Amino acid sequence: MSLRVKICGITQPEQGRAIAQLGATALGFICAPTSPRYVTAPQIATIVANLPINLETGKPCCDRIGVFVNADLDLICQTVALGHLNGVQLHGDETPELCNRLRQALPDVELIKALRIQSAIALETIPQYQNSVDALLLDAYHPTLAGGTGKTLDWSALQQFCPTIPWFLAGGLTPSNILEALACLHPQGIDLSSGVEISPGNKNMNQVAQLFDVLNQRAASPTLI
Ligand SMILES: O=C(O)c1ccccc1N[C@@H]1O[C@H](COP(=O)(O)O)[C@@H](O)[C@H]1O
Repeated sequence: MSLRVKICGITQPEQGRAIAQLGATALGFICAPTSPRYVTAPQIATIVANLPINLETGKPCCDRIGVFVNADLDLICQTVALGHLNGVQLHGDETPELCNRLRQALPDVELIKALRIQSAIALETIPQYQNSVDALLLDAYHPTLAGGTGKTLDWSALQQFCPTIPWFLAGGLTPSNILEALACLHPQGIDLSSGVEISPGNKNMNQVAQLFDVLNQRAASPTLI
């Protein structure tokens, strides 16, 4: 299966469309009001309505993932419906029980549980989530910010990481370090936000294009580092 590429923190319809056309398999929308990348459900709906359509499915050509931090289940469900999302990323301290309740409420929506890795102990919680979500996402820990920090994980310490469900690597990824990260680790997906930005929520389209150039070269020549 080819690598999933999620570009997160989309706030502008033209940028969302252009990033989808460059090859992103998913766009992420920050639904946490404290983030400088926060977008409301109507704003998400406007961005999604502007995405290219897959002619076979009649649906937007890439996944639309809402990123929530300790949000209420009803708010998540409302945002999914209003924003036409097909995925939810839980980036706070959501319990496996909350994930199970969301799974029941949103059976057709992809659930991704993000874990902010401060030490190896954080990885010990993973078995509790593996039956409740579709995928995991590993992000770097920051004492005051929930995400979008630009901090990288210690990739070498994760070399044995091999959960039973697919996972995304996040945290400080850029067009310059992505090949090194993918030489160390073998996630099913990658997630970039501040590493392809001019300022929070305003993507640097040159950096996004550079990212896809690097990834396309790697796909054509897998031994490239
Ligand atoms: O980007 C944000 O502002 C944000 C806020 C709250 C939770 C998650 C957030 N972003 C997520 O952070 C990671 C990595 O970001 P970066 O590449 O290090 O800038 C990514 O998964 C975003 O979805």
